[in-house]
Amino acid sequence: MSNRIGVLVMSYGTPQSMDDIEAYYTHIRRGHAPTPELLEELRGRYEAIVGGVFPLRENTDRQVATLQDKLEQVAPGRYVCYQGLKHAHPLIEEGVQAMAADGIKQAIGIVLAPHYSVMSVGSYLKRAKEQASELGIEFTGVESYHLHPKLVAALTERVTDGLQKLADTVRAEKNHAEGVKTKVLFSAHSLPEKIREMNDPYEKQLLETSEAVAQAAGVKDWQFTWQSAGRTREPWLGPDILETFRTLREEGYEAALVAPIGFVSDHLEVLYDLDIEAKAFTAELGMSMERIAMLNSDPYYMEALADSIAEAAANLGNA
Ligand SMILES: CC1=C(CCC(=O)O)c2cc3nc(cc4[nH]c(cc5[nH]c(cc1n2)c(C)c5CCC(=O)O)c(CCC(=O)O)c4C)C(CCC(=O)O)=C3C
Ligand SMILES: [Fe+2]
Repeated sequence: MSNRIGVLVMSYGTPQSMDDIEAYYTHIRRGHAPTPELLEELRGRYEAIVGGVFPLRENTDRQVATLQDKLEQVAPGRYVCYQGLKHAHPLIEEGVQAMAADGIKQAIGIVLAPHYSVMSVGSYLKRAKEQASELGIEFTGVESYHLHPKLVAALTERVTDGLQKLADTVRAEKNHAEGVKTKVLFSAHSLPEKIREMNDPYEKQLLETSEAVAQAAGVKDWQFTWQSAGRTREPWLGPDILETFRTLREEGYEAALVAPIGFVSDHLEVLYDLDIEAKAFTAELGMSMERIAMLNSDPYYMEALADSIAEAAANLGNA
């Protein structure tokens, strides 16, 4: 029996190794193995970004450890963090089982993704809640923290730094920086269009974060766009970022700063889809492009998580 509160820190999960990619992809596809073409395509993208440990694994491990330290500072001995991944080990259910084995009776779930969608955060929380209830653990979840002032501050700092970096790149690539039409593009993972019929808050929350960060950074010329749509036949939310770059070029834009606010870590969608794929695409269009640094274990981000956890703790009964 433990009177500490368990904190289940949830993230998407990434393969353990190159040989594990097929099992990982099969899990994402709810048990349906990918075709050889799809598998090769995904393997190629990982090969381009992985130099040993898969970056998302390293980043998630460090985020969980840093959050534990932060919680220890603000409330010594009160919280103990566990990791739970959507598509890799330790799975969400395994994280909850680890809590039960340690005698944890009350738990809070939080996802390393600031915006709520029933298809993303909603499904993480549902799995955690079900396992907790089976094991007799009282559970409450943090649904979103997309307007937390410290999250907004951390992103604002990165947009400001990113614009500086972009200006340097523009100067190097075009020999001038004056009068170069520049757009700030906020982006997030696309989802199937059907979320619109579900009244899902995902789009609205993403726009709210974009608006808050643009305002705090003093950015007037910005827009939101989707990225990394799935390879399925159903329609996904658009426009896709590559299409957006093409439109911007037609409108006379020569430079763009990408701010992937729907993600918090360096991983495939950032290191491949933006840094390799989008970068090559913009180069071909003759546009300069940079992206903001990801939050990873940023101290402000860790504080935003710790605050959200402390707030959620108020929903738990007195143990
Ligand atoms: C909303 C959302 C987030 C952000 C919120 C959150 O973080 O939860 C996110 C993050 C991530 N998605 C990731 C990886 C993948 N997602 C895929 C496929 C899919 N993603 C979806 C949604 C999301 N995904 C959906 C609806 C699918 C279709 C299949 C399904 O209905 O589930 C596929 C299959 C191939 C492909 O389509 O590319 C892969 C490999 C990685 C890990 C990267 C790494 O390992 O470095 C991360 C952080
Ligand atoms: Fe995904």
